[in-house]
Amino acid sequence: MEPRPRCSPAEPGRCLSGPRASGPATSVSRLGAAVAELGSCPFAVAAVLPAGGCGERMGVPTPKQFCPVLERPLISYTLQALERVPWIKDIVVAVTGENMEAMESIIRKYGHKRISLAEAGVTRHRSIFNGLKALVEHQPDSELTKPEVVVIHDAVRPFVEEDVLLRVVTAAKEHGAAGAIRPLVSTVISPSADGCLDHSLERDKHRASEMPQAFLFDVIYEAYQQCSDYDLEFGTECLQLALKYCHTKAKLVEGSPDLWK
Ligand SMILES: Nc1ccn([C@@H]2O[C@H](COP(=O)(O)OP(=O)(O)OP(=O)(O)O)[C@@H](O)[C@H]2O)c(=O)n1
Ligand SMILES: O=P(O)(O)OC[C@@H](O)[C@@H](O)[C@@H](O)CO
Repeated sequence: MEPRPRCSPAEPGRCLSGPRASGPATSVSRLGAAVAELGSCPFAVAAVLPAGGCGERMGVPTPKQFCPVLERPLISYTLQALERVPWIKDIVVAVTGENMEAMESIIRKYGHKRISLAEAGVTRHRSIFNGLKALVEHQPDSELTKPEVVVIHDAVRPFVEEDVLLRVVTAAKEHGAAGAIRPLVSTVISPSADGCLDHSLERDKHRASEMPQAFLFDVIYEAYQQCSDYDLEFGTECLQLALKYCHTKAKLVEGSPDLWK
């Protein structure tokens, strides 16, 4: 096996060896290039931001999405990042009933536009499903319309750039689903019932699934409508729902290092 080229300290940048998803991090399709050039998209795009978490693993009283960063709630940065993208027509944020007023106050205080609110669910999948429903179950005073492509992005991931949104949206238009991925930093292992190592996965053959993801709306809405209660309760991967319930294999696109949550 060819020795892997190593990046020496004198050569900044990342090793380009190893399997890569489609295209380098900066490449977009011709459609993507046209959208970037025009600042408009030939098909309707909306975004759903699940923001109904309680920060259980983080273990702080304030849910992550509302934690202040430089005296401004984290979610406001995420909204700003999406609002910078002119071809995302509507942004639906799923928040719990108890956080609805706080969210409305943030929208007013920071002048966020194109934002609609939906009720979060007890799990992330249920929150996303509620956000999708808001785009098709028109309330009397709602101006929301069903998009052709919908972006799903965690509200707690503020550093999302137009480039990666463009790549997942144009890939989803072509393939039905698309998601950002990143190389694994740690090796993934599978423990046995007795708490010992059962086996480990080959790190180079696996990737971390990140956000944003994008879907043809009909694909992901159908997937959620078919979704089992078990998947709604315990699932963590929207791409898997598209595969399992709509036989749609997501296109994987390289994400940038700052897509963390
Ligand atoms: N019932 C839930 C649970 C999570 N989320 C959202 O899904 C995203 C990713 O979830 P996660 O990082 O797990 O958030 P929390 O569960 O809130 O935090 P923690 O990881 O600390 O448990 C977050 O934007 C979170 O607000 C949601 O909309 N509805
Ligand atoms: O389990 P959590 O709700 O924190 O994370 C949900 C998603 O962000 C996570 O599953 C990604 O890997 C994308 O699918």
